[in-house]
Amino acid sequence: MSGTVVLGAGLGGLSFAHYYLKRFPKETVTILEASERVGGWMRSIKKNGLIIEKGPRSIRPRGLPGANTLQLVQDLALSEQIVAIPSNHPAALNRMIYVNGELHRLPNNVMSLFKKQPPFSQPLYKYLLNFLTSATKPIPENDESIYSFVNRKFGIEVADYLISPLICGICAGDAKEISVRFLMDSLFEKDQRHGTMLQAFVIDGLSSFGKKGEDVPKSDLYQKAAKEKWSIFSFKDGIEVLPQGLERWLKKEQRCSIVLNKQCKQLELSKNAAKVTLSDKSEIRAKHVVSSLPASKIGNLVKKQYPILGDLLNSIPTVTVAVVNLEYDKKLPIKPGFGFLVPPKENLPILGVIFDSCCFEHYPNEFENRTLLTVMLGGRWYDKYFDRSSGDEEILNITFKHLATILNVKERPVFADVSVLENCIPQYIVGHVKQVKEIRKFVHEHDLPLSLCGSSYDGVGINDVILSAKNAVERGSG
Ligand SMILES: Cc1cc2nc3c(=O)[nH]c(=O)nc-3n(C[C@H](O)[C@H](O)[C@H](O)COP(=O)(O)OP(=O)(O)OC[C@H]3O[C@@H](n4cnc5c(N)ncnc54)[C@H](O)[C@@H]3O)c2cc1C
Ligand SMILES: C=Cc1c2[nH]c(c1C)Cc1[nH]c(c(CCC(=O)O)c1C)Cc1[nH]c(c(C)c1CCC(=O)O)Cc1[nH]c(c(C)c1C=C)C2
Repeated sequence: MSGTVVLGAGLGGLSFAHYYLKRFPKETVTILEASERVGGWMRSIKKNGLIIEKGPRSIRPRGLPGANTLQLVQDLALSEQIVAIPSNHPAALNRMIYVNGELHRLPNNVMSLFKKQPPFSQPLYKYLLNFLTSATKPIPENDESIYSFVNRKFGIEVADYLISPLICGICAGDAKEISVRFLMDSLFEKDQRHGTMLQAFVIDGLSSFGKKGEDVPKSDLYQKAAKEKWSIFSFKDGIEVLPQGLERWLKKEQRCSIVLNKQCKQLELSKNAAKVTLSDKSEIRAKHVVSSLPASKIGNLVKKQYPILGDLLNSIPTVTVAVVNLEYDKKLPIKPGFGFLVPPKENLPILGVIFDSCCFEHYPNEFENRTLLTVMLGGRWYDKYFDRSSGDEEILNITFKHLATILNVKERPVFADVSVLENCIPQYIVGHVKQVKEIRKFVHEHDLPLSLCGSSYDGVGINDVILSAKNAVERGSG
């Protein structure tokens, strides 16, 4: 019988194995990965010295999850590989939205709260006043959409032009469906507990709005990030350096085997043991199984044996994003910044565009006169704008058409690459927190030898996924 079997060698599965082997020095782990490589959605392609990111590209160093990632990066001896964007860099300061045919910079400092900045019809401090003084309304089921909360507390313009594009830029989702608890858990709690936010400030105190008392691991790298005021960071050879660093660590450890091209096709769970059946019909018996797969995939694997658990897991939806990487052989006349987002109200297939060559200026000198862009399309609206059969050509033509309108970029790139990332980002829709609680309760009550980690449950970002793996090791099961 094998020890612990981890399904999936994306960031979640690799991180779980890392923390597990550190915590239990005598245990062994087998990681089963369906594809031919580790890293899941984290994929960086080197092309003539340029780094093309097919999925994620930046990590936030802040808060407990950020500090935990920095500790991991340091433990994996990857600190020297970091490229960081400081908070005064244009890529940290300039995030834009495309509204009514124009790009608008989002407010980025206190002073900008007092100026009227289009597309907003009044200075932002007026929305803040509304937030502080508007009376609360009891919300059934203790959850509502983030759009409805922000509309209620700040007003419709903040919901349409700030929150809706932000939700696109984090989970490619519709703010009208995503739970308020995804990003504004503590604000929502306060809103429900007090008559107004102003009362909450007075009664709870200002400090309770921050993350007070967090036990943050203060690694040397964390201190450096704080001193140098990093806004976000990546690695010289791209974000994939992180899963590759974990793979290297695990291989050195010798108590872990990573088996590629092995898809888990069937899973049988009993009280103290599990049977994993693979694509080649071979079987592995394990004392514990850890799933880092998207919830619906593990849902389908357990459905036959535990239909209730299968249904609960299957109710966490995902969306598909088309990622288009473009390289131009000149410096395009675009405003320096991280990029722009398109609010869903604009009814465009584009979710947002990242100005890569502005963000990470670590490319070799000969590429100084080049521009790299990443365009993300579809998300929650993928089926509205594309067919499942839409080919690269169609996606590229749509991309070119909109880049010409929005950025006035009419020339064709010297390199273009399209990837459709099927079901790549989970959607924390209204009721998500309750759903995850029910899932964990079911696993505990049935004493199943199963742990869940990855982006489907406690946060979709890189930091969240690493922390979810660490917490899963601590929890034991569920
Ligand atoms: C386009 C995009 C942009 C993003 N940008 C950012 C960003 O800038 N910053 C940030 O913090 N986060 C970002 N993210 C989020 C981040 O990439 C993810 O949260 C993280 O990579 C998810 O890791 P995971 O291990 O949970 O899942 P995955 O990466 O999906 O890993 C799951 C693994 O399981 C394997 N698998 C599936 N089925 C089976 C099976 N039956 N048997 C065995 N193996 C199986 C898969 O092949 C895969 O390797 C982005 C995500 C996307 C899609
Ligand atoms: C347009 C689509 C997307 C862009 N990035 C993502 C999508 C779906 C995915 C994504 N981006 C971030 C995260 C991690 C969140 C976290 O918890 O750390 C994920 C999963 C980071 C991020 N990107 C933007 C914001 C505001 C954030 C949150 C954290 C931060 O402040 O850095 C903005 C943004 N994302 C995209 C664009 C074009 C854009 C803004 C111009 C692309």
